Amino acid sequence: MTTEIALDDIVVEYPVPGAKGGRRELRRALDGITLHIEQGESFGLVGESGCGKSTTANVIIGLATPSSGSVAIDGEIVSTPRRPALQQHVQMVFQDPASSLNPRLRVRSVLRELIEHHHVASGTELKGRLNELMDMVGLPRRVLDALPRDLSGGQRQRVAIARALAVEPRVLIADEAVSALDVSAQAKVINLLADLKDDLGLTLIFISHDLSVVRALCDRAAVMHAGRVIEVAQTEVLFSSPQQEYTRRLLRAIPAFGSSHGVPAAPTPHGQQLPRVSADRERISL
Ligand SMILES: Nc1ncnc2c1ncn2[C@@H]1O[C@H](COP(=O)(O)OP(=O)(O)OP(=O)(O)O)[C@@H](O)[C@H]1O
Repeated sequence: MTTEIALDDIVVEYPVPGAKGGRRELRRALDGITLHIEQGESFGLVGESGCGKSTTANVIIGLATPSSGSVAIDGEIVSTPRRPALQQHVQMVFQDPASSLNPRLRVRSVLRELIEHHHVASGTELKGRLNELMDMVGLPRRVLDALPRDLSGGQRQRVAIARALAVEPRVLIADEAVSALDVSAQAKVINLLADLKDDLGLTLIFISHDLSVVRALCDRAAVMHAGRVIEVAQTEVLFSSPQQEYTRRLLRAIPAFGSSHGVPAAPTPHGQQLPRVSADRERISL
């Protein structure tokens, strides 16, 4: 296996707002994390709010600059700001498509601007690429002429995924990308991400506070706590025999887990089950 993303001993610090006496005080959002993510795997990042999941994603795409440690993408040590080819290499889908899409731009314009900016396609090729993107994310081609407000939450998130794919990335980071959706749209978008990962050979980094969703989608997962990675394992192993007390506590917080860990499928917050999306293309249906 080839390592796609290597984070080594990464520290990210932010100033503490309103520190006493006007002194510049720093708080560590990431406190020396090391993570190696392999090409083509789906990797989950889980942990409670504020543990550093989004900061980790921001380090990978170059939106946060570590004060120490190294970041390598596809074997190349990188710095911020990223050069365009590396920006293209790693793309991100955010939690709230309503705020990440410009309300005044039709889907066609959003995608066209990006494709042209990154010189992915032009002229007649461009039209074909736009249609292909709609097909890839399971949207009718007429959605190209829609404004974000014309679309449902699930459709908007598919547009956000199309936007990320428009520049032909190798790595897709989904940061709480299904958290804002209702449970049926969640399942559909999770299935879509699993299909796209397989069909395009993407590396998928899936960030969620919802362990059941990570279990459904990811081959391996890391548990984060207070800016540190405390456990990394195959997802099934993490669920069946967690090594750290903190991981056990997180698992116990999922109602169906109770005090045992060998549970076949964990419930969503809505009480429904998310079975695992496996390599043999088992489907989530709700
Ligand atoms: N731009 C920033 N400026 C100052 N502090 C920040 C900034 N971004 C994150 N933090 C702090 O860093 C810590 C980690 O935040 P981060 O958003 O990475 O956590 P998270 O696990 O993604 O949380 P959530 O699930 O709520 O999004 C938190 O204490 C947060 O307040």
